[in-house]
Amino acid sequence: MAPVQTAHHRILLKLSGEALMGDDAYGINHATIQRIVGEIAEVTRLGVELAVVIGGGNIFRGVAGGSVGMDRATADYMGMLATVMNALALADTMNKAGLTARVMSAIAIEQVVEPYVRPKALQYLEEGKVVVFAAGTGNPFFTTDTAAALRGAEIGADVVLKATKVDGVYTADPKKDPTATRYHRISFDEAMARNLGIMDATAFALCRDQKLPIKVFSIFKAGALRRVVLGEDEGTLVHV
Ligand SMILES: Nc1ncnc2c1ncn2[C@@H]1O[C@H](COP(=O)(O)OP(=O)(O)OP(=O)(O)O)[C@@H](O)[C@H]1O
Ligand SMILES: O=c1ccn([C@@H]2O[C@H](COP(=O)(O)O)[C@@H](O)[C@H]2O)c(=O)[nH]1
Repeated sequence: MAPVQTAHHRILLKLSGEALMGDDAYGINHATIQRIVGEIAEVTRLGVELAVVIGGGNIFRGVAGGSVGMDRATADYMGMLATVMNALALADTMNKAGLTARVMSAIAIEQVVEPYVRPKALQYLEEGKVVVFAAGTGNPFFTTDTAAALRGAEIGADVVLKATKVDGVYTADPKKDPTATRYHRISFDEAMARNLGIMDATAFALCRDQKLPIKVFSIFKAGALRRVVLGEDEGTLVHV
């Protein structure tokens, strides 16, 4: 059988932390993470090289700590550690599903995960392993969306795929404004000028400057990740 033609060769997948909760109020839902890993396994079988940045919103966000009087940087470090827990759970589920996953952390916790070293990450990708980047950028006051843009640029990904709870970029937050409409495609400049809250401006600016397109799509829609990888009409493209 002829190999399937994919639209991308090397992908940086930004996976929503909150999506891991499934219908639970907090943490990691077992069935949900298994389903997401099943979708990831399907696209790796297409031959694409895949790295993942996982969020931490299902466990802790720095802004939440800051809003109740915590030192913001301390709260952000807690948020980054939350992403390490998600990364470990994700890699464990991947390994059990027959993939070979490696977690690399931007914060040194060597008894738990190996540190992020760019050449090593590139080697893993070339070997067909899935690399899960944990602890965001390693710096407070950033987000895992910015980490996705940063790692995507570093590994030479040809696209950042933001797998989130909504099926694209809307004129306003669709969870708050039922009249919001979805863009099929939108430029970085317009998304930033309109202050669209789907991603932070730092992530948008980094991707724009590196000419790294972003595709936003729903991780809850079965088969959407595969459709995006195959270049089919799905979600919203954010382009230069
Ligand atoms: N213009 C917009 N278009 C689409 N979604 C928007 C927009 N503005 C705000 N949002 C909201 O942004 C959310 C996604 O952003 P966010 O990065 O906070 O969550 P996430 O992808 O689940 O990441 P994590 O949980 O890992 O922090 C969507 O669930 C949506 O409600
Ligand atoms: O580079 C980074 C990435 C993340 N954080 C903190 O972690 C949490 C969880 O990440 P999300 O992107 O919200 O899923 C975030 O709220 C920050 O507190 C960080 O400080 N630096």
